[in-house]
Amino acid sequence: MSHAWGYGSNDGPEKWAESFPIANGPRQSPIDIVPTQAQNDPSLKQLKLKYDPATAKGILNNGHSFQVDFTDDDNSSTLAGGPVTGIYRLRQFHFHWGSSDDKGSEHTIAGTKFPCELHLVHWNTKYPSFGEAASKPDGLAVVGVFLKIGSANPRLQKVLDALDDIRSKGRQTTFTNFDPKTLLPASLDFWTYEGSLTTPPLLESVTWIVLKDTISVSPAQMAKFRSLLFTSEGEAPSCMADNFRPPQPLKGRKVRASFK
Ligand SMILES: CCOC(=O)CCc1ccc(S(N)(=O)=O)cc1
Ligand SMILES: [Zn+2]
Repeated sequence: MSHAWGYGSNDGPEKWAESFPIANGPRQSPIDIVPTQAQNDPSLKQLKLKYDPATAKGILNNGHSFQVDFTDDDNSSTLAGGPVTGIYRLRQFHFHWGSSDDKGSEHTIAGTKFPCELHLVHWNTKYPSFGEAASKPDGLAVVGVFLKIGSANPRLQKVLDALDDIRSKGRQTTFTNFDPKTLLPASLDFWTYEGSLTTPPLLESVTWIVLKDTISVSPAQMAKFRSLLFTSEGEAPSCMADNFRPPQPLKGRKVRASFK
């Protein structure tokens, strides 16, 4: 049975627990990160990100966001170090954003919301597939990057230019020769905590790695995100925006910092 979900008043985050009771679980995401309450952990290793541009495959409007998919049948694009043990393969990246610049991120920093948040999704190669890994407590690692309003970010432009071809739900097109490392800030300082997927099925399988530093995005570039549609061709159009889940209860979890 398909559990249709979205971000509206009838199918949004406040309703998800009806079909996905784990929505009220002990390690749900996102959270509000309070820097003064995060503890520096000197045992955290440096984040090691190795991405091969040739693994970029396509870009898809999935009706909730858009994602850039990567071939993940070998260790060409991986995450290691940081808070994780072993090697995690890059699967996809996507974004969450607001209908106005005062909201849009999923994680918040001491209550501060950003207009957009990038998620780079990786799965633990100790498991045979993404689907298998997604059901394990150490199965996924997602790097979160906040976008802050400022000058136009030229590194976003190739992604944003592709959106014209995937305006409606279900549209996809090829997207090749792209290095997601170009989307990252100079510093890889991070906060980390044990959490979940922020959309259904809300599986509690994610080690979150949220970068402290932001990347820039211009108001015009934000308008491009908002040019997408939640809806398929032929349906009454609904602008894709406010596709973020609000922060969830910490329930005793510790947030660690890789920096002082
Ligand atoms: C097992 C099937 O599960 C999926 O397809 C999950 C896809 C999915 C990947 C990442 C995220 S996020 N926003 O937490 O980075 C949410 C959902
Ligand atoms: Zn996400």
